Amino acid sequence: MFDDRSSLSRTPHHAVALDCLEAAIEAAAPDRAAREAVARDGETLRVGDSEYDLTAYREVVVVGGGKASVGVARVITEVLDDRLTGGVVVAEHPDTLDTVSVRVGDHPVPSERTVTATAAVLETVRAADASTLVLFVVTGGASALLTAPAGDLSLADLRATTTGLLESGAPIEAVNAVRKHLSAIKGGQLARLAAPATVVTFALSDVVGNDLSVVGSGPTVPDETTYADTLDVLDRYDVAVPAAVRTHLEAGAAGDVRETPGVGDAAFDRAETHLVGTNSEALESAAAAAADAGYDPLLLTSRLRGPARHVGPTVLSVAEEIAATGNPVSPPAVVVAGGETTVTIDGGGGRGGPNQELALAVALELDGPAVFAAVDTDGEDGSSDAAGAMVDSETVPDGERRRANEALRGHDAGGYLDGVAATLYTGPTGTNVNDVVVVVIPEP
Ligand SMILES: O=C(O)[C@H](O)CO
Repeated sequence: MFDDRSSLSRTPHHAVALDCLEAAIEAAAPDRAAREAVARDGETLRVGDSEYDLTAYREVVVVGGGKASVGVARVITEVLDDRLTGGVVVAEHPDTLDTVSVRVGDHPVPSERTVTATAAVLETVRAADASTLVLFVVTGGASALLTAPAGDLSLADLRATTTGLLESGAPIEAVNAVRKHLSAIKGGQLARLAAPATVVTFALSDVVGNDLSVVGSGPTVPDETTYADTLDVLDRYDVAVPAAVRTHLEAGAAGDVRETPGVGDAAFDRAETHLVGTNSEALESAAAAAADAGYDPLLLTSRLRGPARHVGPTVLSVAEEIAATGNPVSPPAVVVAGGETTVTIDGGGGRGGPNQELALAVALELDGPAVFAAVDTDGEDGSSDAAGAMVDSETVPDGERRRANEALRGHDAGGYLDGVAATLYTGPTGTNVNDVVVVVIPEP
């Protein structure tokens, strides 16, 4: 899985770290997750605990978007091959599916082709009526890959706002509150457009805590955020936006633009959402891989969040406690954690992403035989093409501390870590359930 640009596994402990990460990413494969959630028995479609009578529908379409949308959609097309009448999903890379067209968009900042691809999704949804079953796939990255500017807003307005939000360090809930209110598809609006069709959503979550209204900005899920909230977000995180964006949000807050549909709105009368894959499942597989290798696993949390450079040393402190006291697990042990940390670009800005920043912050403090690795399960950490990094006590030798510190401060963790062969590369993995961190703690 890790290609030859990745740091080589130097000791059995490095090899265990890589095995755990690999197990996590494999468990999160969208087709694997979807296969567990979807089944067909004649004219009955089963998704999780729900059943849908296919004879009730004349048309069955698949629409959606996100980095892992094709993997989920593929399973649906296989299960419903004789019943599907069409559909469109928007992904980051070209691919093909039977009956459903795969359009390519851009992430994390939307582009012209993203808007064109999303228009095809909207066209399919607008054509739906009460006799249509709309199977909607949403996975991480959908907020960028499904882009339809609201009202008179332009793509340039959305691009500038997206960049400002992503660099502000605001949590994804706040980022998506704003994106929902600048969009004609997010925040439940796709369900509103599809009504009275039945809408069944398949969500693969890359959001800490799996709030379905946040995953891909919840196009088919009730939205409890408001225009007024979005103005608070811009103020709190000091995000500068184009004048047209502020005007639109202020008009919404004044009640002059229709609010996104919330809980109880008729848009959701015939909409159901199923969570088909999560970060926790990936972490459980990583922990199982550690146990198979003879290490005592500690699945710490699937809710890591906060600034990457602070979170890394906090996870390390748990590993230090284990090494020193055997509490709460005895070495050899592996700490497994997941979630999504943030980087606030406050000047500087080189190569890297949260996982590389987290790993470099750890490397600066790591003293002892532990091995620490962190990756984004989609294979693309932040805006870099590395998945993450694996570090140990030799990653930052004494003579290099100043250079490593400067790289961390200047958001060039990738630059430093690449130079010492500590970055990990997988290429795009086709899935996206957030970040996974492992710390291997050898026997004393
Ligand atoms: O697309 C998005 O909004 C993020 O990946 C969270 O799902």
